[in-house]
Amino acid sequence: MSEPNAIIRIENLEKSFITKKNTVTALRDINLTIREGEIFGIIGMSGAGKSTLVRCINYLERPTKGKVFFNGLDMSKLSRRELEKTRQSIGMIFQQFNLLMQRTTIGNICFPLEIAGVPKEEARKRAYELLELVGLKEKDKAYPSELSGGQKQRVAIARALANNPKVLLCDEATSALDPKTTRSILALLKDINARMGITIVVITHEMRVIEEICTSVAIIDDSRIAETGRVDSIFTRPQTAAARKLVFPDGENQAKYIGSRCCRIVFEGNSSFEPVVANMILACHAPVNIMFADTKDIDGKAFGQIVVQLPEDTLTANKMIAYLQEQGLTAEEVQL
Ligand SMILES: Nc1ncnc2c1ncn2[C@@H]1O[C@H](COP(=O)(O)OP(=O)(O)OP(=O)(O)O)[C@@H](O)[C@H]1O
Repeated sequence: MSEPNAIIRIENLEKSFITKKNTVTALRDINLTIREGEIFGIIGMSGAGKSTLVRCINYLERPTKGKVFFNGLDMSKLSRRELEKTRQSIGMIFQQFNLLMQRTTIGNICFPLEIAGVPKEEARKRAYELLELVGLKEKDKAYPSELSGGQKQRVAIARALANNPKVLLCDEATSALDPKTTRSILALLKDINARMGITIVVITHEMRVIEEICTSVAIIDDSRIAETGRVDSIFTRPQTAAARKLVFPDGENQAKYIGSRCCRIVFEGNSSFEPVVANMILACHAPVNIMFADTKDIDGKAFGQIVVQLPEDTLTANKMIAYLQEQGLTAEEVQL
């Protein structure tokens, strides 16, 4: 099967800001490909450059160097009018929702349609369809001040979808929401992606958001892309310090086990944790200590890792590693 087309391609992008005091380089040598229909995550700590990257994707910021291609079009070559048209294909939602407080729910969703010149009745009809899609039909006449955070974000999603965008950019869209509301908004985004085929770009500082809905992820660290790939492989085999910090946020707690001969076992959705460890103990006739365990659900599959302290006896320890590898698991000796 051929790979889907690249809807967003970023080549050698750099963005610097000239301030009164100095020049701040917010992004350096960024190369990224986001494919049509995927849910792509961009994760990084505060100040890493995420928001600047999003603003470069829709050309609210012009890159200092490098290029952004949207659906094959070089954004730097577009006239102002063409750029405005292209931006209609890129919806956006924000942490603070950015709704118009003087307009009702329906008024907010109609707003981008009015700007695009859609006749009033047609705009209202489309707005009601979108309101139904986000599950808020009964709140059509409510003002933003009468809505909860989750409801406001649903209205913002409906508004962002009004002009049938190809891509939806979500900049920390769940950061102001509690965990339960976050899950429901992420489920809605996943549903929109599946039903409408819209490419979704999720910008966040939270790994759990990435795990919950993204297929691919780029880790941005100190203005650069540290690592990029499928979420499951980055989660199971992080290559860089930046990725490890996000995947093992409690890394420092493991330090006390330094010096033990330990083995890291990775679960990749094809085996479950308990029978594997129990069977290994039975097969090798020796107990192990579980030093660290972390299992997660990524895209409906169980993923996780455990770190066990192996027996002192070298032969038994080697036998255990061999046993795990025979089961098709990634099992490697680690220094904690
Ligand atoms: N307009 C600007 N002028 C000067 N510096 C800027 C400007 N916008 C961003 N920066 C700087 O660029 C760097 C990256 O900022 P950016 O907002 O993109 O990070 P972020 O990862 O989105 O952070 P956060 O999660 O805290 O919002 C920071 O050092 C920031 O101070």
